[in-house]
Amino acid sequence: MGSEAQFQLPSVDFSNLNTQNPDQCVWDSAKTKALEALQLYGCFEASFDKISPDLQKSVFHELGQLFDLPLETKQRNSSDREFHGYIGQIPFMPLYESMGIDAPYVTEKVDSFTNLMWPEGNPKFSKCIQTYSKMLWELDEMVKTMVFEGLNLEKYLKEHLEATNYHLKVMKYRVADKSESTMGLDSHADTSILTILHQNGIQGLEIRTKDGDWVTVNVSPNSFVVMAGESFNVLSNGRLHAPFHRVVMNATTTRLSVGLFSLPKIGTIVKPPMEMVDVEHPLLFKPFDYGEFMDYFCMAGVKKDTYGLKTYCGVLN
Ligand SMILES: O=C(O)CCC(=O)C(=O)O
Ligand SMILES: [Fe+2]
Repeated sequence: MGSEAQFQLPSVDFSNLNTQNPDQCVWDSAKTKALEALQLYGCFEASFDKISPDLQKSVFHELGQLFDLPLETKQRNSSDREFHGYIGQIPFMPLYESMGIDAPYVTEKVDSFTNLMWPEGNPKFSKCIQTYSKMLWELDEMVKTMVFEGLNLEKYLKEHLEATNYHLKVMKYRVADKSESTMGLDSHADTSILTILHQNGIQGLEIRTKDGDWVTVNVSPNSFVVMAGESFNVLSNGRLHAPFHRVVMNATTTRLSVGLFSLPKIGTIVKPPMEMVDVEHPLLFKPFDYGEFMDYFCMAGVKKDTYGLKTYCGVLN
């Protein structure tokens, strides 16, 4: 299937919402839209004016500077967790580079990343990334609150949020040479609970619909893409869809993007609440630990276009 099809993701406005005392009517309508989109497409577009266009501009300006650092410097971003440190110079994915920061709303965490990159310090970078991440985190919690309410799982929300870790991944896709493939990042589904993606205005994200068609996601300026990962698919016992997606670089300028990934804390067992299981929705997954799953994922690898978690803990395997 081609990726030319005109396609527009549903869009949800979070601008005047908060979890404390929302306008109930506006909240409920956003909730319905968000949940429906996550069930149907596994993602939607979010507008959230708390992250102002100026802040977005600063974020991508700072990220441009970061990726312009020498390779040896960027490689100082190491991690004992797979996929959380510097990734790049991969022969089958030559356009792609990424770096990661755990708990990116914590000053010390961002400061220590910043000091690795700029030993002389770079308070502007640190402040900008931390402020931005805090707001993305707020958006993540609003979406999860809506999903838990919508699925009548409110009583599990607090416990769920406390059992979540956050990781910020910053990415760069360079323009492909004439002789190179334009595939920036190959097809995959995220293993996260939720991923919030943001780009510097350069398109490239494609998702595979449930019908199997690849469609380009034309993200509106100043908007975010909120996407369910496989862990949310497990938690909801299959109700939320975790879409396969990829990045194709037809653009003629560098694409920068950011993803805030929420991940189950290692050592907590993830399983759907009993309310998610009934005659019409038989249990689809065995309980799993994210750390053990990641060990398996890294050892065994996952075949293209298959779901890692489904393979690992799907009941029907
Ligand atoms: O760059 C993007 O927009 C997508 C990145 C992505 O899918 C990922 O890091 O898992
Ligand atoms: Fe992804």
